[in-house]
Amino acid sequence: MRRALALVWQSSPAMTVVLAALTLAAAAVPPSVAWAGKRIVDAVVARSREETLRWVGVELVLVVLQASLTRGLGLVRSVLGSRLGTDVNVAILDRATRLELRHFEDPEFYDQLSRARREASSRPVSLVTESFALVQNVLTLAGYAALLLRFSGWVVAVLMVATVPATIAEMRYSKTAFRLRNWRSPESRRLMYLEYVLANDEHAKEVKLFGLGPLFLGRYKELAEQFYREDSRLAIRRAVVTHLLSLLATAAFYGSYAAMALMAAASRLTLGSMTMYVLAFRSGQQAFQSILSGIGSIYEHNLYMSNLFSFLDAVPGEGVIVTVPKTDVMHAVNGAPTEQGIRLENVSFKYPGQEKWVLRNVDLFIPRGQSVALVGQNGAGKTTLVKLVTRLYEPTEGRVLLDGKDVREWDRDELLARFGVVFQDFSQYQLKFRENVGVGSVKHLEDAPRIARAAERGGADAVASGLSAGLEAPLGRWFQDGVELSGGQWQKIALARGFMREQADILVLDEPTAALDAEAEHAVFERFRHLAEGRTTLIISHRFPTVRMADRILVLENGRIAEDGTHAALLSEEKTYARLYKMQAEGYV
Ligand SMILES: Nc1ncnc2c1ncn2[C@@H]1O[C@H](COP(=O)(O)OP(=O)(O)OP(=O)(O)O)[C@@H](O)[C@H]1O
Repeated sequence: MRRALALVWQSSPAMTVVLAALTLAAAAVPPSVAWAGKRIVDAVVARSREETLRWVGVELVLVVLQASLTRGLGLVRSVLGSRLGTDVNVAILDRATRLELRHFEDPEFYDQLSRARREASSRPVSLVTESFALVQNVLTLAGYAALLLRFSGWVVAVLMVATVPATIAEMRYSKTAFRLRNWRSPESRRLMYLEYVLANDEHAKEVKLFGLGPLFLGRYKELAEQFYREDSRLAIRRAVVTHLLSLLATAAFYGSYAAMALMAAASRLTLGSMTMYVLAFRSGQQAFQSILSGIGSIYEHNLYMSNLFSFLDAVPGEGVIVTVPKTDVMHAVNGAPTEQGIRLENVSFKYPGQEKWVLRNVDLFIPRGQSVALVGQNGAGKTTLVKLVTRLYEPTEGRVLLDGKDVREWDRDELLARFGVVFQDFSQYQLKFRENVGVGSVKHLEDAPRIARAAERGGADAVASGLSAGLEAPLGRWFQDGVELSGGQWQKIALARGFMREQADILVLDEPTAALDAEAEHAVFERFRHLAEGRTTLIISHRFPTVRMADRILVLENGRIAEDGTHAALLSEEKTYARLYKMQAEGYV
């Protein structure tokens, strides 16, 4: 609760103060209206024209004031609400950008992220406005109680006690609803996924051609129906129980009403006082009910906020998580790094939560400037090796060094500046052509000559000149006037993106040419060869004309490096490489 208030305060101290001031003012008005009402009735009974008019005037002023305060409160709440909603969303997305890749692949963590995001914009705001409303109701109730105490302390006690059972029930149901939603967050994610597949351009082609609509829609309906059943069952139980319990409060009201009316009938109470007490009791009871249900919702909001806070706490605030043992750090500080290149030292790796070793005891040194091709069957671990070298993942055992220093000790930005990487599953951003290339080096997003150079190197310049808006063309179909490109054209853009990092001395291409036609592939490699001079290159490819150009070829098999040598050397060894090469060569003939 304190953290939620701190969030609000940080969002806008000024609006928080205004909200508090308006709340206090608004709390004092209703009991004053009740008091004015009493004075009117008493004046009418006393047949005093002047008094009556005066008190009607007072009540009018109070009512106008109340309306203005209520309007002002609503305004501040909604403006503060949007401010806070934005701030919290930004905080969550900011953390998301600092997450490690493994977080996105960990379902439990992903659930936490989805839960935090789902409630992010509404809960903190509701929490705070309800807290203020709570304070307002407490003050209003205190005003009514002060009026009622003049009648009887017992009435005040009855007013409060009769509302308690319904509220306790309400709170218990809030907790059940919260638990229900938390428990089923994996299923909620599945539901969101099905929605995404059915309503997204990315999958539209396959969904249509394979006729997947009814299948996925059926699964969606099944899950949604299950949610509906659970929700409605809970809603009905909640409504029935709280309604029955709230009848207690109604009974208490009419009991007190009868007592007051009887006293007025016996002339022990003026008509004005009776009106005031009845109004005070009824409104006080409403205020009390609001207080209790307010506590219920604040409690519920807090439960949801705990999701948000546990997500915010789980993600490192700044920089990266360094998990290097102390001794290694010492070694790095004392021993000056001498070697230049990438070294894998007895590296073994399995993905978090998985049993299977993807890489096992890999020892490898790639000296600076060498061009290396990685070959292996699908799933052999080639991309995984790249992920380890670029520190997207850390080895389960062993270590990866760049220029003699453990990659975990490198400053992340410095490390990443050394690499130009193009993955096979590169991203297609719904941005302008120019930006799609420029994001390869964000610093140079506005550097037109550099973008033009990169586009030319990746072969994307010809794609751009084929579009009427050229480099300014918006790509993708999400937004207006967007142009959709072919797979190969997108791949050229991805390559160009990799070439944006002109200062990078290690180029990694993970099947960068799979979607290119033969001529384009040849052109890319000619340029690549020229560019790669003096740089370390790591190419993953299933195409042997590409592979054979490398200085050194590594064959990955069963998580180990099975063969290591030049094209000629591996051919003469007559093992896997030679076999695969011949197979492809025959295919080409
Ligand atoms: N994020 C992941 N979580 C769990 N397992 C994964 C993950 N990514 C890959 N794997 C597994 O690790 C193994 C190696 O995958 P990797 O992508 O490194 O293979 P690859 O050699 O690049 O294959 P391809 O030639 O098909 O691209 C595979 O068996 C795959 O199932």
